[in-house]
Amino acid sequence: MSNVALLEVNSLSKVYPNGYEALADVSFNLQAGEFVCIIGRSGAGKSTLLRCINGLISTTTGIVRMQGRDITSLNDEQKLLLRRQIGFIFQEFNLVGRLTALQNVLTGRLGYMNNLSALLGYFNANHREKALECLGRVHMLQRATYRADNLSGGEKQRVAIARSLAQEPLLLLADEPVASLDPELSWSVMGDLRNAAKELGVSTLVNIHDIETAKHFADRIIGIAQGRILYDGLPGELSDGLLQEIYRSENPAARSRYDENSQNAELEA
Ligand SMILES: Nc1ncnc2c1ncn2[C@@H]1O[C@H](COP(=O)(O)OP(=O)(O)OP(=O)(O)O)[C@@H](O)[C@H]1O
Repeated sequence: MSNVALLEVNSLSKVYPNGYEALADVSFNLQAGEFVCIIGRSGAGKSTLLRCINGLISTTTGIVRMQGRDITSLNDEQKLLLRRQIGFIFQEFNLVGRLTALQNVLTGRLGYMNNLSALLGYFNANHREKALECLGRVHMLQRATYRADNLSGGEKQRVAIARSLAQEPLLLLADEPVASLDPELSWSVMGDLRNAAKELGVSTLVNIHDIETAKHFADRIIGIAQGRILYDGLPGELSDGLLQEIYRSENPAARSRYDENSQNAELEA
């Protein structure tokens, strides 16, 4: 078992019902504990990929395996279990505004509860302890009793990260988790996400627009253009030429928080 990748995506393709091919022959592995960023221009297929992996949408062809098990053809009960094993972090946080930060994080424990407890919203001491521990990992303990709709954007995303961690997932998928935040905040939230994932050994895939952020935090970068992987390797080996291909017809410098006019000007397509 030790040599089996945590996630294996093999020749995955996705054709939407209108005939549009959003992913074509996508293959890559994710090892246990890896933190990988997926970059690509808008419409490249990044969200489609994450949604295929967690079963939110069906795949057209190809295989996705988690710990060696094909997860593209599960029955409903198996799908529910899979959802518990995969945490999903959205750009717009998806918190319940009228609940406190702690109550939002506790919803990450629902997959571990029987139907009656879940229905009654009865979270035992173990669940509460786990939720508080997760809030602590993202430095949000002092906001545990605040209503979610009173939190700032960065705080909301930290709570959403804590909620995903409370699931005790094997895999975390984050779709543009810092796109709504200003640059300073986005680095500190990405730092918290990476630290928590590394401390807990949770493999993580992050869709992200900003190249500098991706390079700074990723163990590995996957570059996607028009539904195909153009790069899968170390951040330091991602050349300007490849970036230009990945962001073809879009200036990659515009995706960076630095060098907007100068250093990367030659990359303009
Ligand atoms: N339900 C759908 N039906 C048809 N086409 C779709 C559907 N959902 C997405 N697409 C198309 O598939 C392509 C990939 O979309 P996707 O959202 O995966 O891209 P993305 O890289 O995540 O972009 P962004 O960063 O803007 O979210 C786009 O051209 C999009 O218009």
